[in-house]
Amino acid sequence: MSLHVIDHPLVQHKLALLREYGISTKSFRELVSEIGTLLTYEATKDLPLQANLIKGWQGDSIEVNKLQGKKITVVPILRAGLGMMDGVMELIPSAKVSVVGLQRNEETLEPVPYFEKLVGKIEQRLSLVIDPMLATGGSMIATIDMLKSAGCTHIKAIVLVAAPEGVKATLEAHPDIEIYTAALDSHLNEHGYIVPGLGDAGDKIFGTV
Ligand SMILES: O=P(O)(O)OC[C@H]1O[C@H](OP(=O)(O)OP(=O)(O)O)[C@H](O)[C@@H]1O
Ligand SMILES: O=c1cc[nH]c(=O)[nH]1
Ligand SMILES: [Mg+2]
Repeated sequence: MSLHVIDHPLVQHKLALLREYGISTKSFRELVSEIGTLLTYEATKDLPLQANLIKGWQGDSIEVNKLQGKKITVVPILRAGLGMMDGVMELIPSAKVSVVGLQRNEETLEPVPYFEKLVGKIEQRLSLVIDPMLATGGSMIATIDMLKSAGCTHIKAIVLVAAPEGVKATLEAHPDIEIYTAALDSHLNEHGYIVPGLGDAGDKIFGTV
């Protein structure tokens, strides 16, 4: 459906810190999680509410708005998506988790699937796919393919940094989804890395550089 670039000052400030040369594993992890929380706040803005009557502090019946109970599954793409998970779950702690494992072949840039464990009755849930990087879009498209094959019809992607090439490919393959990102960067380099980007997000989160 569309791309949402979240230009909230806190998001932009934290992203600026994340891009620093030589950032420590600890700081990188913390910032990825924090930005994950802020992007989740934006991505859940349109969750349906319903009016409820409750007993308020004076003992009177008052009308309040509560979430309608739309069920959510968070879908981290291994490995790097795990880095966002704590931050995302902070806002939606009762969400179920569906894990997808994909490793991009660094030569062909094709995603190679190695794990899939989705929650049951996924057709009743909103899927929030989380991954720090949307580069060629191959990993995101493959994940959405898996979710749709399992019956899911309502899918949003939350990424920290997106390349125009990946956004275009993802929205062409799946025009019904929404993408939330802290930044739409310039382009992909000859190795398929986002410029200016963050480098290899998985390696930075796990300290495997
Ligand atoms: O849009 P694409 O071109 O598919 O690239 C993006 C993917 O690449 C990275 O994962 P990677 O394959 O490096 O795995 P990792 O998380 O285990 O490091 C990143 O976390 C995305 O999943
Ligand atoms: O820039 C990129 C592209 C893919 N994966 C990453 O971790 N970084
Ligand atoms: Mg990686």
